[in-house]
Order: sequence, then C-alpha cells, then structure tokens
Amino acid sequence: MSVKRTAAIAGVSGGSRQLKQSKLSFGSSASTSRNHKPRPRIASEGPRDNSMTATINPTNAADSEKELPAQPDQSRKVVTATHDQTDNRTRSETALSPISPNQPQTQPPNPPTPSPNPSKIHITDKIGDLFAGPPNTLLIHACNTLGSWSGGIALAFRKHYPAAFRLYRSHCAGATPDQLRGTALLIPPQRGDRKADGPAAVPHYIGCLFTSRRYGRTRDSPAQILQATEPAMRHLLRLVAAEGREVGEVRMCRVNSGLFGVPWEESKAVMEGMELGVGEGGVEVVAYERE
Ligand SMILES: Nc1ncnc2c1ncn2[C@@H]1O[C@H](COP(=O)(O)OP(=O)(O)OC[C@H]2O[C@H](OP(=O)(O)O)[C@H](O)[C@@H]2O)[C@@H](O)[C@H]1O
Repeated sequence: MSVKRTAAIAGVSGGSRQLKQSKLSFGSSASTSRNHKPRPRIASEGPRDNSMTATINPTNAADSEKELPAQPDQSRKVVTATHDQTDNRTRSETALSPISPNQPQTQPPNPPTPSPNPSKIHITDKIGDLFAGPPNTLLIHACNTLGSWSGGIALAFRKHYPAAFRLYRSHCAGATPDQLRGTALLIPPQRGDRKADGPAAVPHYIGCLFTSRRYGRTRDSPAQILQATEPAMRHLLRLVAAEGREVGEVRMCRVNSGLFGVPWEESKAVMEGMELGVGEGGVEVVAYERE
C-alpha cells in the first residue's frame, strides 16, 4: 500500500464528504447503531477544507529537544492511510494536523447537556484485557514512527491484527519520523485480521499515537513523548470524528508507560488536561493494565 499525497476517500464522489454529519459515539453504552444516541461531534472544527490535497510539514527534523509549536501552522496537514473493511480497498484521507488545534470553532445552537467534564477526556483505570472489547471498540496505543511493533503491547497488537500492522508499517514508510511525531493513525477493522491459525479477530479500530520518533535507546525523552501525546491524541479524535462510523468503547493501554518509560500518571494527566473545545463533548476512555 502506498500513502498517496493526493488523497481520495473511497466511495465519495467529487472529493467531498459531509463531515458535519459524522455520527460519533464514545463509551460503552453506544457500541451499536441500534442503541446509538447522537452526541456532540468530537471534532467541531468549523468549515473543513475538504480538498483532497494533503501536505506534510515536518515538526522539526534536526532539533530533538525543540518544543512542538505552541501556535498552529494552519497549512499543516497529514495524510492518514486507512483500510476499508467493507470493500477491502485501501484509502487515504486528509486530516488536519493535531498540531493545528485552533481551527475556527462552530458554536452549536444548543450547547451540549452539561456533564462532569463536558469537554474533557476522562480516563478510568482498569485491570483486564485490552483486547477483549466488543466489536467496534477503539484500542489506542503508543507507537514509534519507524514501522515497528516489535515489543511490549505493540507486539500483541501485531499478533492480533497482522493486517492492521501492515497498514501501520506502510504509513510509517510514507513519512519521516519528524512528520509523524505528534500525529495519529486510525486503522478501521480489517477483514483479513486473524491470529496465526486462529479465528477472525473481533473487528476493532486501532488508534496509533505517534508519541516518540524512535524506540529503544534512541527513543525520545520523556518530556518530548509527553509533549507529543496531546497533539497525537487530539489528532486521533479528529480522525475518529471524520471516520463517520460507529465507534463504541474507547480503550487504551497505559500509553508510554512501558518501553517508552514515561510514568502513566503523567501521560494520563496530559490527556485529561486537554480542552476539547465547545461542542465536542467529553470522551470516556478506559485504560487497561493487564493482571
Ligand atoms: N502483551 C501485553 N498485554 C497487555 N498489556 C501489555 C502487554 N505488553 C505491555 N503491556 C502494557 O502496555 C502498557 C504500555 O507499555 P508498552 O511497553 O507496550 O508501550 P509504551 O507505550 O511504553 O511504548 C511504546 C513502544 O513499545 C513498542 O515496542 P517497540 O518499540 O516496537 O519494540 C511500540 O512499538 C513502541 O515503540 C504498559 O502498561 C504495559 O504494562
């Protein structure tokens, strides 16, 4: 699969897409279309540029300690490769960069019903099996940008979802580490995914957060990883919003806390501290740690 810089969305004529009509549901109570209750969109970015041209603007290739830009670069977009389970075609779609968070916001006519944290990510810790989620669960983990799922929970992802791994690897091959750092990749359920000699995998969405450029001894510093976590998460939520399909539960492992060496509470605090913006609604995430 090649990641095309000029993106096209499968099944959409004329290169346009009604992103504003994307239905999103986060949380365990909304995993099927039957019980789906419309909720505020996660990513209300106002008018979207649906042009099919995508460009990637490196964050910074040379200075490994340089901070991610505080102010958005409005021209920055990334290409996100996804694979369609239904027709088994590969597609690419554009997504605004997570490091460009301050897009014009659309004020909804009726503000969402207040909840404890209406525009925040709320993370609940739990002991259990991340992969045991029902169909359409989104499973989030942290990734390097080099196309390797060779250790930690990433290796478990590779065994569960070999077809998804190939998409991840191809995505990484199409951009540089600096371009991918602080971005995300959303991989829809892959029809071909099954463990070796095993049954077909439960259809899960996989969310890859590119929080470190490299792995092992050359991984980014904890400060850099934390710095990349917010834009990566923000990007992922936008991709989910643009996906326009039902996503049920949102689960993650304790991202960054194993091989990347960042205390879980620090990554958790970064994500829970994110302001999602007016009208985006809250996101309930369950963070799993194995027994
Ligand atoms: N089999 C398993 N089942 C269930 N839970 C498991 C598990 N294995 C580990 N955990 C837990 O999952 C959390 C995250 O710990 P991890 O070390 O996985 O991820 P991380 O985010 O710190 O680092 C990312 C880099 O690790 C990978 O390895 P490679 O670089 O490819 O070699 C990637 O590709 C990245 O580069 C911790 O709570 C672990 O207890």
